[in-house]
Amino acid sequence: MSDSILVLNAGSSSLKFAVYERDLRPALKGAISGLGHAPRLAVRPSSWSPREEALRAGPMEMREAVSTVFDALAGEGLLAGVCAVGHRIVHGGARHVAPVRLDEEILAYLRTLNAMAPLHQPFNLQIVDACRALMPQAAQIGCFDTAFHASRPAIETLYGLPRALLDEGLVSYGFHGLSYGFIAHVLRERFGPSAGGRVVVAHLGSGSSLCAMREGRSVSTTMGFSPLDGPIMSTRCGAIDPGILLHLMTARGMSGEDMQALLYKQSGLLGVSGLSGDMQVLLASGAPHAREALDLFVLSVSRQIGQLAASLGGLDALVFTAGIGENSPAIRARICEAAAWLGAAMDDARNDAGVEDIAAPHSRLRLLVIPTDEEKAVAEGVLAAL
Ligand SMILES: Nc1ncnc2c1ncn2[C@@H]1O[C@H](COP(=O)(O)OP(=O)(O)O)[C@@H](O)[C@H]1O
Ligand SMILES: CC(=O)OP(=O)(O)O
Ligand SMILES: [Mg+2]
Repeated sequence: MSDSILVLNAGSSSLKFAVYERDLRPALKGAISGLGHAPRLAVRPSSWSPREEALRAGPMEMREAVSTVFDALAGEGLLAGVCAVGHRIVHGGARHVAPVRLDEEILAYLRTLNAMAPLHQPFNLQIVDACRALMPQAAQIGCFDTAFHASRPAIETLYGLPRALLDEGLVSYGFHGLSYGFIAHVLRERFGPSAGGRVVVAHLGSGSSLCAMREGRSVSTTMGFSPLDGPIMSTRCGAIDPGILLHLMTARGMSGEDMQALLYKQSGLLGVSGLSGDMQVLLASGAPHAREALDLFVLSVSRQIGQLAASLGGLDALVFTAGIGENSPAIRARICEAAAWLGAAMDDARNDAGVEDIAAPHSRLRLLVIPTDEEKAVAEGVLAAL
């Protein structure tokens, strides 16, 4: 296959990849998931049977995941024909709100954002470097998680900080925008230009965020300056009182490096449960702290739904997506139950059946499960940039 597009999407717990023909027909999709504890490789080629294998029992570094994926693709003869590589890059900063061909100057700017998304940005850029070395003939295109949120009203991006800091870029950027852009596209296909009206999309994965959309455009979102804000996540704390940070710095003398590790890697579901940041592990465990972590996850997502509904002045639909949103009927049921005050009424049988529309006939809200496809969104960005 020649003239194909390779897409690489390094998330906080996974490396997802896809190869597309120039007309965006997928030739192969795959992922290494569970990087933090039990990595598994799943590959779904279009023309032969899908396969899945456990790679090992312990954690896997992103660097090793990348070479495992390159080996798998080379083994299928899929690397030679790649004319462009599309990269999910989580932070585009103030400069990048559209897909762009990555050159030295742009990469140098993107590296300045590493500390604002330490679980993602350095790895996203490491992968760009690896691809440039391995496929010097291919164009490298960056597609940004932050871009979709550039349409928000300016007031939604502000924090209550001194103007000088806001002017320096200490504002909300928002993330998971490639996923939200894909979901907005599906909503337009289903409901026309209204895209379902006032919609909250809950992207619940290893990183979790929610986005309020009006007519398919971002109005408000729960991640902000960094991908730490919002509901509790796999290993990230979500929204916390900033007084806690002051306490850790002043009373405990904690270093910046230790605080970064605490907030990004040791908190969230992992921190509260003391067991795991993986939703499937927690759902299977009956341990009291695991149950409390799940309760806090549901509560923190539910609170954010209320906050986003306020930004929209009401709500017409709630959409679930990403690893947890797409695959856990139990978590969806609990979140819908908590959103009853907004008019949500779920149909249990439909929720368990894995269909798109999971609302009961009398539900005032549309309740939908829509699988996201960040790789497709990146591939479209590649075509736009080429
Ligand atoms: N069947 C399932 N039930 C509950 N949670 C699931 C299921 N499948 C995957 N998940 C959870 O989804 C999360 C990973 O989501 P994903 O969107 O793939 O992450 P990321 O892109 O951030 O690496 C993990 O917490 C995993 O346990
Ligand atoms: C931005 C972010 O948290 O991404 P992911 O959920 O893929 O880790
Ligand atoms: Mg992800």
